[in-house]
Amino acid sequence: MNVLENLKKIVSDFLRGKEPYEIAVENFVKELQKTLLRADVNVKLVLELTKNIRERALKERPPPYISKQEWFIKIVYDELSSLFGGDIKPQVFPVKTPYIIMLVGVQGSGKTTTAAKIAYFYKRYGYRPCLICTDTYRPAAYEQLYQLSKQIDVPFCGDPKSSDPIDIAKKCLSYCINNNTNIIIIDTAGRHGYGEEEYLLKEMQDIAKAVNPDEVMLIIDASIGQKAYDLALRFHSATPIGSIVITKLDGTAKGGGALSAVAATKAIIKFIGTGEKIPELEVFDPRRFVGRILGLGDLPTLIDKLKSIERSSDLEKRLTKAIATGKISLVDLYLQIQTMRKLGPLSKILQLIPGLSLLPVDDKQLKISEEKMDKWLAIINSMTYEELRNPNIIDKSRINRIAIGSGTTADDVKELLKYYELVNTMIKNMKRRYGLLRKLGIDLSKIDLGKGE
Ligand SMILES: Nc1nc2c(ncn2[C@@H]2O[C@H](COP(=O)(O)OP(=O)(O)OP(=O)(O)O)[C@@H](O)[C@H]2O)c(=O)[nH]1
Repeated sequence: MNVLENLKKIVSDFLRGKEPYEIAVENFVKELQKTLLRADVNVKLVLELTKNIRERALKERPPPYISKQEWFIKIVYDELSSLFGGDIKPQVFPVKTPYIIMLVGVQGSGKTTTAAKIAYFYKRYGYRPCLICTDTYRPAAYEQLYQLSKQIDVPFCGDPKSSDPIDIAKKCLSYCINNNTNIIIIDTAGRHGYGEEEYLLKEMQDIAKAVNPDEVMLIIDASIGQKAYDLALRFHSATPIGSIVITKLDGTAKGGGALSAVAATKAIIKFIGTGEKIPELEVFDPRRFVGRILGLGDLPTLIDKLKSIERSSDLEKRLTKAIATGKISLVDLYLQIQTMRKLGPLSKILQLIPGLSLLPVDDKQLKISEEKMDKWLAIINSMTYEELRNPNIIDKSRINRIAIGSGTTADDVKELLKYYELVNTMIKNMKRRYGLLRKLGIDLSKIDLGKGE
């Protein structure tokens, strides 16, 4: 992570730079390569990433209101996010309770600390965690987890006199369930009496058989860098690993290597450890992580624009579908108003859709003030799902309820509904004109209509 922090400077230098675009891109890519290699990211992954970035940078044209430089940063943001796992978001909250999590990993990876961190994390969300120590090889492990459990005030179970981890696991599991806890976290040994990893993996399998965990979590120390790839695969082939926690990202230059290596195995990184203290555990979200290392949080205008691009591409799909079918929903209208607030008039947004720039749009008729847009967004937010699907049912009493719910007046609600009718008529006309365009050789079926609602 420390090395990756360097990216913030590269981004801000790029955005302030005066060189021609192509040269600036080339310099950026070189610096990015150096930084990633120093963070121990695999060479092949780095080359693939920079190839994609270069290609997209030369091919893609930014949407209106976005400079070429800003669009380039968006490309880097996308590509780096997919290097670290893309849009995969871990399922953090258990689908059932009691939920049994078994932590595995090699010696010193941070398992015991992470067990307490996870217990504390779930406790903060109202769950009742319980900690179990099954490590019979490291004498201090029992005391360490016991002390941590006292610190966070969570029930704890273990047996320092026993040398049978399977027996401890079974007994303690009953103890936790009898104590009405609902997230049971089992810490296992990191080393084995016989010293070899295969014994450790065997013990892990035996405990798993005895307790039937809902999730096996592999704990990996970030400082092993790209070696994390092989480690994750080895553990996975012994027992299917449900998720991974990467610890000590705060203390190593190789964090980028460990994260990208694990992401390359397609395993899910659920948490990252960012310090020795109990609260220093975060849910891992690749996009948020990349946003932070690129310093996007320090560039609020850019992040705002990037968000509106994402929103507008969703809107593009919805509008294309609306024009094809001649119908627009209130949800589409909501997105349209939100996007207009950021990107400007509807005609500009329609220009983004292939073929549609040929259709005339009367912006004057559709112009609404920002104040009105805010009111209308609040009104749509106050509607029920049924009303959004079928606005025809919105009668007088519903209008009054929506007005109260959104802090507006009945007249405001009526005005929005009128506007909605106007847009619907416009979309119907567009459908007709679009039919004409098709006759002129522009084929609507070639346009991706998206999934819609
Ligand atoms: N800086 C930092 N240190 C951490 C983090 N997680 C754990 N540690 C430290 O790493 C060291 C080892 O952690 P343990 O929790 O004892 O490791 P373990 O995997 O249980 O060790 P074994 O029982 O031998 O397998 C301790 O000094 C922890 O404080 C982290 O996210 N950041």
